[in-house]
Amino acid sequence: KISNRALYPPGPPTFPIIGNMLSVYIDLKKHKYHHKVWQSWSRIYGNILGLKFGLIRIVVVSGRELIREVSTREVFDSRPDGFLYTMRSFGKKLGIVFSDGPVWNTTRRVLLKYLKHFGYGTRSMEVFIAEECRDLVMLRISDAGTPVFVNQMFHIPITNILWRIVAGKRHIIPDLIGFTEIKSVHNKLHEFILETIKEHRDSIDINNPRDVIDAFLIEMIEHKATAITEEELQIVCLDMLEAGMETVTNTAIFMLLHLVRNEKVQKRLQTEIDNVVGLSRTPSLDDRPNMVYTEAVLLETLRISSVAAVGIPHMAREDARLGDYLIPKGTYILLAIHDLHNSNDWEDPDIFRPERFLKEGSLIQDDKILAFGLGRRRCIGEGLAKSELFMFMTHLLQKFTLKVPDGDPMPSTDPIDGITLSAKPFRVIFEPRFK
Ligand code: HEM
Repeated sequence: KISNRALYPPGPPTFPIIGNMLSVYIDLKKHKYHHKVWQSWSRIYGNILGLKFGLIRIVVVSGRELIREVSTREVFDSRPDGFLYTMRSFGKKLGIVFSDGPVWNTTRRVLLKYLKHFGYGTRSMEVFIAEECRDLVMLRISDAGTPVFVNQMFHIPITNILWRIVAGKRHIIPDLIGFTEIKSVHNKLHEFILETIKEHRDSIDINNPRDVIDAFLIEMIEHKATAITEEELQIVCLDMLEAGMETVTNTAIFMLLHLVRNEKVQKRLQTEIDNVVGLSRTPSLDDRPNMVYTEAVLLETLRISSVAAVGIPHMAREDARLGDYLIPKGTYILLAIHDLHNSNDWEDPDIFRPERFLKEGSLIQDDKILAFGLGRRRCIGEGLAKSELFMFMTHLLQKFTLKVPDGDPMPSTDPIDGITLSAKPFRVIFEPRFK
């Protein structure tokens, strides 16, 4: 039972109806990014920051212990049910990312089971990624030595990999990539997914699931009672594409950005590739344990450019107590992940320094990095994301040195604000290392 005396957490003064909207508007001009506004307010009002926007309550929690607590308590594992979150799923809570309760339990279980047995760590996953790496390298060979805008370069490979895992095929309609927030595109994507599910139904072998769609169809056939519907499966497919696309693309672009800005880091990464892999073959996932510097570059990128700056909103499913405060049922909860990774608890937080994750030549598996969240809602794509990032970077850096074109400014580490943070457009020259 929650004591009647516990109060909603403190935050900036609110106005009737609009709540904190005006303050956000004003402070965004100063801080430029939403997550920085929350950060500045948390410094004033505390690690449990209470905000109101019309009827919606939003609490922002900061610091490792509180983020851990919210992520692991069942009462906080729901997702918001506002219109913005459900309009992409027929006005209902479906799929995995924005569903909760029994629906979410089932979709998450089926997905994790499939990915564990048939996805991560299997050869086929590595083969998918390696094929995309080969094409990426070929493309860069074709324009080697000339400046290219890189911000879109991972969209197609990443979508291809995801669609292979979900639907067994490589090519999704290219026009649809990267524009899923537009309604007409969304409708087309829905139709396309529905069509793909139909094809799977017609050719399924229940003893040999080929992909995520098969895994769900088999679950539907074997456990009629679990109430997975076709609509549900449609949204699971959409979720996989949307959750696995921008996050990895944006992180990969930031990684290029940090490498091009930090010549010494790039050199050290190339030296590691040369020593461990050499030139006679391409890098593989088996090399990962021997390439601690590459892993450290990856961790440092996830730290300094945390693209999911406040995670995906959680929601309190009942009134609950957090610290000294009352979190009313239905409150949205944001996790200050970017802030955690860039606070003054880190030495020189603004400096890109992979060495901070190394000690006497070994990797410090720093559990201070919570880029994928933790607990009940933890990202299911972490293994895939890290494999992709490792493979993209090692394949490219084995063959090329990245340079800023003469006359172009050094690319800025300041992100573009959005659902996920992304890098501003910049150009790179891929200079072949060996003629
Ligand atoms: C660098 C890449 C990625 C980052 C930084 C990232 C980060 C996150 C974060 C912070 C969450 C929310 C955790 C929470 O609610 O507490 C999440 C959830 C999720 N991610 Fe990722 N993610 C990445 C890549 C991927 C990929 C490649 C996939 C697809 C295979 C994926 C699929 C999902 C799904 C389905 C969820 C929802 C899980 C649930 O609500 O139960 N993510 N991710």
